[in-house]
Amino acid sequence: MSASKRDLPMLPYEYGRHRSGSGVVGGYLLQRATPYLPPWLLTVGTGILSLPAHHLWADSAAASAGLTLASAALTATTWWAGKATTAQRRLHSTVTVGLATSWLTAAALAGPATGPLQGLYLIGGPTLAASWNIRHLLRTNTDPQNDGQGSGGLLEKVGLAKTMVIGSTVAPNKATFQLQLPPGELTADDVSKAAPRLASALDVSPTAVRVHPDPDSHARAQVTIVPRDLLKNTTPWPGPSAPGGSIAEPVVVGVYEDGTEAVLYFPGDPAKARNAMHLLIMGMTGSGKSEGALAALGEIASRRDVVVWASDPAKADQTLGPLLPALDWAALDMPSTTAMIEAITAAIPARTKWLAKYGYKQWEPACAETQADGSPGMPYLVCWFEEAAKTIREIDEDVFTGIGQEARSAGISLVVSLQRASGTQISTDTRASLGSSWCFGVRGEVDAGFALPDEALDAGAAPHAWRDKKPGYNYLAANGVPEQLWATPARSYLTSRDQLTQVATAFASVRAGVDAVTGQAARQAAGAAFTDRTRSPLTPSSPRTATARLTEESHPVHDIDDDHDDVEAEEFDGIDPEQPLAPVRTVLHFATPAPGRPPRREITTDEARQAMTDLLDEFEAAGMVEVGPKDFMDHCDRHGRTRGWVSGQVSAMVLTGRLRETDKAGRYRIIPQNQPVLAGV
Ligand SMILES: Nc1ncnc2c1ncn2[C@@H]1O[C@H](COP(=O)(O)OP(=O)(O)OP(=O)(O)O)[C@@H](O)[C@H]1O
Repeated sequence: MSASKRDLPMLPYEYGRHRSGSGVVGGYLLQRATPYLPPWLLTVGTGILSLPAHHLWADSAAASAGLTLASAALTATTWWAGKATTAQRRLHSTVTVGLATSWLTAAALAGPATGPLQGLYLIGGPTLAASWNIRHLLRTNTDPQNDGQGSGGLLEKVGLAKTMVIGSTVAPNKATFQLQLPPGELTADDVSKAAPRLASALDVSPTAVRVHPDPDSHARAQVTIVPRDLLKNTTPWPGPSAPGGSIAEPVVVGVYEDGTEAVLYFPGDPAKARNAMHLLIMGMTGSGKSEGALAALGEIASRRDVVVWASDPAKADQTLGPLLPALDWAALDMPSTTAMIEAITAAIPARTKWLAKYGYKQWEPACAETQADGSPGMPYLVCWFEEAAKTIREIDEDVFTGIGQEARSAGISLVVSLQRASGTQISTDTRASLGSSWCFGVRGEVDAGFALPDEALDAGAAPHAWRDKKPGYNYLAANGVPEQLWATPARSYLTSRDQLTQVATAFASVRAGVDAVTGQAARQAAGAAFTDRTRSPLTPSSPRTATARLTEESHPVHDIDDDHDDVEAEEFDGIDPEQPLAPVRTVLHFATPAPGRPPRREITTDEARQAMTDLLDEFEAAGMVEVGPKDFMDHCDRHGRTRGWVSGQVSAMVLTGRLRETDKAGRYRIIPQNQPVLAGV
């Protein structure tokens, strides 16, 4: 009888289809008793066989020797043949054969009823038969963990015979099993191949079964089963995870099925051996790519040290709309997308040179701060290409290849979003340079292979099971995401237009503007397409002036306001405004202002900017040729701002052509005002 039949006994009603009354009960009992009958039949058969054997060989010396030899040979053969089975079964079989053949030899020579032989038969025969019945009974209902035959049943049915479950943990909606495969017969790859059959046998979705090979042994694997889909309910975006924080902190884009956060890491981190991320976003139409992108961009827009250049030549502002005010450059048609790519290509060497000059191996949050020599910092740059298939089609199939290969070392992350990353849509070189993938539902298994690495697919990732029926479901196989999670389904947050508008507005004063190095390179490469790039007005309540087209003058570099620069923002970290204030211990008395001296007035941001412009004019009129943030700080009573703010304004002056960088760090040459803006380039 096959193992599957043994483990799935037929139920009485199945017999009842063709029989009735006592026939049903009799048939059922016979069916249940059949596996237990063979030992009893053999016992009876041995007893019956002893009668003719005694009749033939009672007085034969030759038969005596022959029977004894046959008995020993049969016993030895049983022991030898039992090598492949468990020690317990081998011993049980050998003892049974040894006792049965010994009794038969003695009964044949002396007669079955002679001396103790009759008693031995009547007691020993049933005992041995019953011992085999007990064994069978225990094996059928055994705990798979302890069954030397492997867990049989289910595992055998899905093609993993002789596999043993050597450990398990069971949580309310998650069961994890450690499998020991028969060495030399099965590998962890076989478990991956069996995953769909396991899902079918357990009657769960294909994405509910995941396989993780043991990195130390190819004969071991872990199988995780999550029967209930906990991502069914849409999770609204809970808002920025690190408001005013650095882009180096995780960008939270959704949740995994166990409620933990699904995160992306943009800059690299040498301490964790993590590279800067280039990301491929893939999913069929309606799978939730754009919403996922908005969740990520909403997070990025709330960080202080990152600039976003985004392109969507296909849908213009349909997707990016609410976030436009938070983007330094939004290329919403093909010509400006082309210019953006040229600008990025030019910015890579300029940024890399800047990083090398200040001793950075790669971008880190300190790069965005004012440098030791007073030079303004350089924020991280995220270049986001929505509907990238159109860009590739209309510019060049390798348009992203060079950027992908070189941008990482320049503090730039490239994000390319398309529906199908097949060879006809994106070159293999570009695909290879985008190391991370964020895969939403896809049309078929082949498409899944375009987006996800083999490790994720082998572990059970099946985005084709979702297609566009489960929007927002995704797999993240990205830098910094542990490989164990690559095949774990996540669901991206769903953002509302209001939330995104609020983020774009509320963090306007925190967000960095493009730095002078990147800006200058972009201006050289893209000219007016960059300097006159379309910006979107903020809502009237926003701190920025609402103008449809901002020029460099009115959109200062490092526009880290204004009234709350990032240094000040950091000072509030860890302070809970709900907590009552600590009791007053010391009272400081300030001198009363001198009579007749007017109280100091807070100046507005526009006034502070004007003060900077006036100062530069004065420096120029006084014959100064070079200036730096330090010169402006010496007159801080005029603008009343911190060094970080002043550095940002100096960068803005570089970008507008009023100042030009020199070989000396933190020193800038004054360009006479009547010279054309681009003269200094
Ligand atoms: N995380 C999510 N949770 C719930 N619903 C979602 C989620 N993401 C997307 N959706 C729903 O799916 C719809 C389609 O999503 P989206 O526009 O992002 O798809 P897409 O992959 O960008 O499609 P296309 O390629 O056609 O632009 C959305 O309008 C929204 O209703």
